[in-house]
Amino acid sequence: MPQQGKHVSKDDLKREGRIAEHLLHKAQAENDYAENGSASGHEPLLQVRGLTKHYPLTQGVLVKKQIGSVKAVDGVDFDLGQGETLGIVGESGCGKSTVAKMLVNLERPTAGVIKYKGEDITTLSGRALKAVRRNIQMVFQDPYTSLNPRMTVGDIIGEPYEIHPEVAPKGDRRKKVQDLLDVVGLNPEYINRYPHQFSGGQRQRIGIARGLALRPEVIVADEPVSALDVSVQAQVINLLDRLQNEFDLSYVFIAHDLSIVRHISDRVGVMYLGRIAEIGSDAEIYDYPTHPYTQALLSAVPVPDPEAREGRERILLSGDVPSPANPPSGCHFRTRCWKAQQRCADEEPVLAVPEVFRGGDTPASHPSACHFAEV
Ligand SMILES: Nc1ncnc2c1ncn2[C@@H]1O[C@H](COP(=O)(O)OP(=O)(O)OP(=O)(O)O)[C@@H](O)[C@H]1O
Repeated sequence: MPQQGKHVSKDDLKREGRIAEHLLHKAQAENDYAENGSASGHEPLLQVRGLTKHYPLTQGVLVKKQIGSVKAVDGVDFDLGQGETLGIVGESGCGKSTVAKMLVNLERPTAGVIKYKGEDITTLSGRALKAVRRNIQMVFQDPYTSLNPRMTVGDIIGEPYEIHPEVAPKGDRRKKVQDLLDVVGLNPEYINRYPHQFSGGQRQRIGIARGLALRPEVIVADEPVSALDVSVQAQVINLLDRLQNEFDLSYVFIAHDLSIVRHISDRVGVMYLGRIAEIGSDAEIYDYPTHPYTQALLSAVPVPDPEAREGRERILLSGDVPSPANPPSGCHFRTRCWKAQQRCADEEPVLAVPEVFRGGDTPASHPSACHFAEV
């Protein structure tokens, strides 16, 4: 809280507003929970528990022998509510894309469950799987390589209708694709053009239109703006924001940078070496991070306000991210953590509200996988 007599900056006021809003939401969610048994009054759209993907590491050319495994994702838990945006953030190689691929069934998990409206979709096959896949679509990172250069924009956006003809009979498809072009802010007359005739931002709009073609409920966006110029990033994020309201979409939005997901996310999960280190509402994560890794990431985010910048301590992490083929025992982050003690090597911290913050009505009481969590 800003103290009396102390200069109160605009950032302080914004922060106070966010915290008040957060406490109000939390109280409402707790009420809903008491009345309905779930935080939003509804079952989450997606419930991910213990999600794991280990890729086998093999040796030998003719006879392949497994000599270990790459633990790309190593027990990830999160929920996604209706109409919500969950940002997932972490450094390159921490397993974000592998989580995304498992959500849309491009990869099969080694273990764990992904429940969509209460049903585990990791065990589905055939017609049931096809029906679920229609509702969870992906937008890819690189609009330069994810669009087939030999197909027209109309064919690219309309391609999902080949697999799900029930959504758009052949005679309706051209009109539907033109409507989609219009919805994402492109001229419907461009339907016969090829991807190379568009800029990066326009290509990502084409990718988004394709993701929308089957009218999904969930969109998994894997670094959708990382390959774009900074000036275009905000336009694409605004478009996703608008589409969310228009089509009642829920997003899993993956990024490597905390500042990108801030504007769009209701909640944020921070990943490190295959696991979620900390997860909470945006006010909880940005204003009250309790995991040392989140604190280090946030200390590197540029702050426009010179006053706020002055009192800020930059945390420099030493060393590189260890190999997911041989992660450290206990806490995966301990080899780069300034707080690490023997307990961190012996005991894997669970992702839960840390004991010190349990029962307290503070934004610090959100799940954090650290034995020594503190604000
Ligand atoms: N098919 C595969 N076989 C073996 N290892 C893989 C495979 N796919 C990914 N990995 C490894 O799994 C780890 C996680 O990869 P992933 O692409 O999910 O990370 P990421 O956080 O999305 O990184 P980036 O932002 O660079 O895409 C990496 O070490 C990667 O090399």
